[in-house]
Amino acid sequence: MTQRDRILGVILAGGKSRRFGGGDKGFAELGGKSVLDHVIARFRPQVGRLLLSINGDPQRFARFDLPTIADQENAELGPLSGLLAALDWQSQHAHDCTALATVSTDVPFLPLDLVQRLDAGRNGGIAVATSADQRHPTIAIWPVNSRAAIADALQQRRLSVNALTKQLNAVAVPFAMRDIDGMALDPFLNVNTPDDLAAARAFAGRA
Ligand SMILES: Nc1nc2c(ncn2[C@@H]2O[C@H](COP(=O)(O)OP(=O)(O)OP(=O)(O)O)[C@@H](O)[C@H]2O)c(=O)[nH]1
Repeated sequence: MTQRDRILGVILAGGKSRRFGGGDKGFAELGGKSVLDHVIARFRPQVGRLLLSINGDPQRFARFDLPTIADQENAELGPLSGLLAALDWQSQHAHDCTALATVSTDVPFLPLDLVQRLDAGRNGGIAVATSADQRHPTIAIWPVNSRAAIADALQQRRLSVNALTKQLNAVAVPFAMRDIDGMALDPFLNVNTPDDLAAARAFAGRA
């Protein structure tokens, strides 16, 4: 079993896309496919198994042909809720996995060495990706023994992923901007708004 096989990948896709203003940002069209298709294509080769973490009707995600895991409490508790459901799935179905790598649904240019670098940097604990001095707490790797801390945080309604990663002394792993035909691309450009989608389209097919 390789180190890659020991990592369960989780795409957090159960958000409400409020800033996107209707519809699901993961389904937005970018260069002929959806933003989520791009995320899957770049993330899938980096992990042993891949899950979609959702909070709603699984049929909407059927075309991606990936196992879907619903949040346990359907109470819009945010990404930690998806992470906890994925850890519980791991404990029942993927004992060989020692860590979960998470990405958000909206990062179509995520680095192809993301998981390998987060895993190498984490010193047995949690590692969080950063770019341009910004933390991206939903883009991270979590050892499976983080479950108790995540469950506690949720139970106490401490829902900030960023705060939890800081409390648990996560290592920040920096990723460089990329030069694409003279334009600087943040590898974690995330499609939160229609303007972000327009910015992403300038790189589609080139990054
Ligand atoms: N499983 C799960 N994922 C979530 C939940 N809330 C957010 N996410 C995902 O976590 C990632 C980061 O979420 P945000 O971009 O901050 O939130 P969002 O709800 O998607 O978007 P906004 O409504 O515009 O804030 C995204 O990929 C979301 O799909 C949730 O309650 N459950």
